Amino acid sequence: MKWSELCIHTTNEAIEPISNILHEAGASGVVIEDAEDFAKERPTKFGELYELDPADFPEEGVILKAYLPVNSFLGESVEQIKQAINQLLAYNIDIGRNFITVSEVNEEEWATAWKKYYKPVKVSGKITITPTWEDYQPVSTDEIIIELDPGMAFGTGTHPTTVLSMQALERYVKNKQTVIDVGTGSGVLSIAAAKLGATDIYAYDLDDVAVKAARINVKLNKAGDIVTVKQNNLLDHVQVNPDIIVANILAEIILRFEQEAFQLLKPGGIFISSGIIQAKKVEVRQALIAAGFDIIEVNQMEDWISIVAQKPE
Ligand SMILES: C[S@@+](CC[C@H](N)C(=O)[O-])C[C@H]1O[C@@H](n2cnc3c(N)ncnc32)[C@H](O)[C@@H]1O
Repeated sequence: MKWSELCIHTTNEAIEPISNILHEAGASGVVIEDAEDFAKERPTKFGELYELDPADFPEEGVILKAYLPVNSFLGESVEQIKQAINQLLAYNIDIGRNFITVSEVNEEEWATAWKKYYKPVKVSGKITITPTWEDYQPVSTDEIIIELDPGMAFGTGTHPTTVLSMQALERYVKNKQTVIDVGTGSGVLSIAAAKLGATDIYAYDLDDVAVKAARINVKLNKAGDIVTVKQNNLLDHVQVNPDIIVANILAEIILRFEQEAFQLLKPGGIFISSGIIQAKKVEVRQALIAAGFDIIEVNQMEDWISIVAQKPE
């Protein structure tokens, strides 16, 4: 199928309103190439992409790319998009150069375009995540490599909430332990637990797309024998008593099962919770204490919090 690629050179402040206009016009996905993203200083490689290619970014401003099917309405759609963008001036939104080009592309080209931005990333002291299509060579002998194809599931491994979870797993997982991963997404945390020495791992997700992606990634990383992937709501009907439970899920959801996590964990067991926004930190911390946990770590990356709690011996 043929698609039309619309390239709009604009400004940072116009990203959101123009993205809305493009979505309303029927665009399937918007790619943002922001000159500031390339120039941004990165204090550490943890959780960040590296080796960004300057050729993918504009020298200044922002380029938005959107994809519309080529059909007889295309001309009208493009005209409507142009008019709607010009109307933003009435709201004092700086639309910058507002230089618009339209070209034809093949479906395969744009469906896989995002892949070029997904590079190997060192997310913790030992763990590097690499997409399946990159030929990555380890830099040191104790480096742990996780190969991922996230597909449509959450979990490229580079999100701050995942990185915080993975760094905590690296500190707490010991050989031969049992780990439960609640909200496994692409399976990345279960695979990390397996590569860190756990030998009995249960990966649960409510979403069947995630379950499929996790199964593929677990196999890809040769962890199929020790990781059981299952569609499940939180810890419902789980009867395993783990050494560690990891859950990178929103605070509101953590607050639904912290008591169950406490019941299931072995004495001395660790509950790693992540995906918590600042505003929810105190509430989650208090709920964990009320359930019986001792708080042993509170960590932060960008605006995200992760709490590590322990069930007393
Ligand atoms: C933020 S993602 C984390 C993915 C992965 N663990 C990571 O760290 O990158 C949260 C995942 O939790 C899953 N989820 C949401 N509600 C759930 C529930 N009630 N039971 C199980 N999984 C759930 C979502 O489908 C999603 O895959």
